[in-house]
Amino acid sequence: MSTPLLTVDNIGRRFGGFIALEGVTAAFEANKVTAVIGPNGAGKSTLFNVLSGVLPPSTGTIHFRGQNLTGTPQHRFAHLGISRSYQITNIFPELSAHENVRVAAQAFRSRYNILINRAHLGELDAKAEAALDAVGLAAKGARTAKFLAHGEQRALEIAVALVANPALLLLDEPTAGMGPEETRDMVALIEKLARDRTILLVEHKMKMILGLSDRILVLHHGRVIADGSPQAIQADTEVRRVYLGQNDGYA
Ligand SMILES: Nc1ncnc2c1ncn2[C@@H]1O[C@H](COP(=O)(O)OP(=O)(O)OP(=O)(O)O)[C@@H](O)[C@H]1O
Repeated sequence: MSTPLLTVDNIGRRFGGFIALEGVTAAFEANKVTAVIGPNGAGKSTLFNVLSGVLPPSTGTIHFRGQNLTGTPQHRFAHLGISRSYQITNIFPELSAHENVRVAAQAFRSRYNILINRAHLGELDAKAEAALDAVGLAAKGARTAKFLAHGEQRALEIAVALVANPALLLLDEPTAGMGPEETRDMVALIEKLARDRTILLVEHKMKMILGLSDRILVLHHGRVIADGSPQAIQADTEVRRVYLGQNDGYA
């Protein structure tokens, strides 16, 4: 196995006396798609929050490209190469698609560049256009975000995450609320993005996960109960008992 892009070692997270994550240890190789699955409340979003710097872990360490991220403030994560999308669409509805991505590009840049000159503005536009193009929205840049279809809004959210050119992209339920056609488009987009970046996604649609993922990590009550190939996870009796048997999308 090559050097992992990301390693998490004994990650735990408490909320008061409640243990949401415990003893999570895993290494993630570059340019692979890993799905994180598990029943409601298993700790999937908490893991994503920890991996994206939204929440500090209560225990354990995270290394990204060999660097220990312990104590790193959230805004540094994007600069280090880790970006995420959220479960709930997280865009400015009154701005155009282009403006949404441009604002993100500006925010990414301006923390370290207070003075933005005309050349930089052109660069921001170019970055926004490239990100829209990467998610198939090049022709929809002028459209007000709230008038985009649901699937297009989710793709726009990914474009926002892409302006930082992340090596690691965390996608929290990217197909939530989508029908079969939009789901197919999103799968095609994730496959395309995965060619040159590492993707972790939380998803509930099992057929999609089994087709898309190189690896599946299963959480239950905050612990990893299985971690392996889609075939191994499908055959795992414990996973079937706690999750797959009750998941409609699996049938
Ligand atoms: N900020 C918080 N304060 C207290 N408890 C929390 C907090 N965030 C999450 N929890 C609890 O931690 C547990 C794990 O929640 P989490 O959202 O990570 O689960 P999940 O696997 O993403 O669930 P779902 O599939 O429903 O989104 C849940 O019991 C939840 O109530």
